[in-house]
Amino acid sequence: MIPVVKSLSVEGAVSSSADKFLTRRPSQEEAEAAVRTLILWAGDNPAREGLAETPRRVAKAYKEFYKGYGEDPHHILDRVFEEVEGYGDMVLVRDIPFYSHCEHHMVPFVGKAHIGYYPAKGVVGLSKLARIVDVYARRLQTQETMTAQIADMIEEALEPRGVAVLIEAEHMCMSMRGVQKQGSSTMTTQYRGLFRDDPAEQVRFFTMVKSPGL
Ligand SMILES: Nc1nc2c(ncn2[C@@H]2O[C@H](COP(=O)(O)OP(=O)(O)OP(=O)(O)O)[C@@H](O)[C@H]2O)c(=O)[nH]1
Ligand SMILES: [Zn+2]
Repeated sequence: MIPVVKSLSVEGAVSSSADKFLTRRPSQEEAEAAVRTLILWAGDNPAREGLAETPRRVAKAYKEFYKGYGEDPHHILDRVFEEVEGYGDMVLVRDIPFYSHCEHHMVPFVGKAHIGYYPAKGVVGLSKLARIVDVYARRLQTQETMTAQIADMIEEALEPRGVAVLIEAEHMCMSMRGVQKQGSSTMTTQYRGLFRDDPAEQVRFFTMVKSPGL
């Protein structure tokens, strides 16, 4: 089980897990001042007309980029539908788009997540799987961590017979800077339960993910 990410809520309350590194959430003014410092660092004048409002906009954008710290994935998955006429085959939601930021450079990585599970005690609303992806995507982490966190959360909340998560993404830190390899993609997988135990189930999952769409 991946440890819970240290977090602070978007609303301003500092969560208990954040206590170790933060006693007070920075104010809006402090966040804007930090953006002004970075503009100076980049080599521009934060006082010029075009940049004057930028620190406010950046702080606002950060609330959106990192709103996952203020969301509880347990709450999203707390509603299970049990009346499914005994449906027990794989449920697969594929091609869930996401935008995230790598924890190393705070630069976007963008891609798609695919989630499959074999229900045991019931199913969840399909949109909730996409919401789970967003909770973790809108935090700072690696793609591997995000993949494992999604699988862990679904396993914990639904206790399914198996969970499979596949994420494919392009990392801007590899394309727009650094090694500058545009178009390379990274695939990460996590298999739990019968997906982990039976390679044929992994093949079935992958075949369904990559089969022609609608
Ligand atoms: N495993 C993993 N690595 C990542 C992820 N996102 C970014 N990275 C890598 O994190 C590494 C950080 O390496 P460092 O050598 O500390 O940083 P750097 O000097 O900026 O590295 P370069 O990107 O090679 O210029 C780089 O190799 C990135 O490609 C991710 O989600 N998972
Ligand atoms: Zn990066």
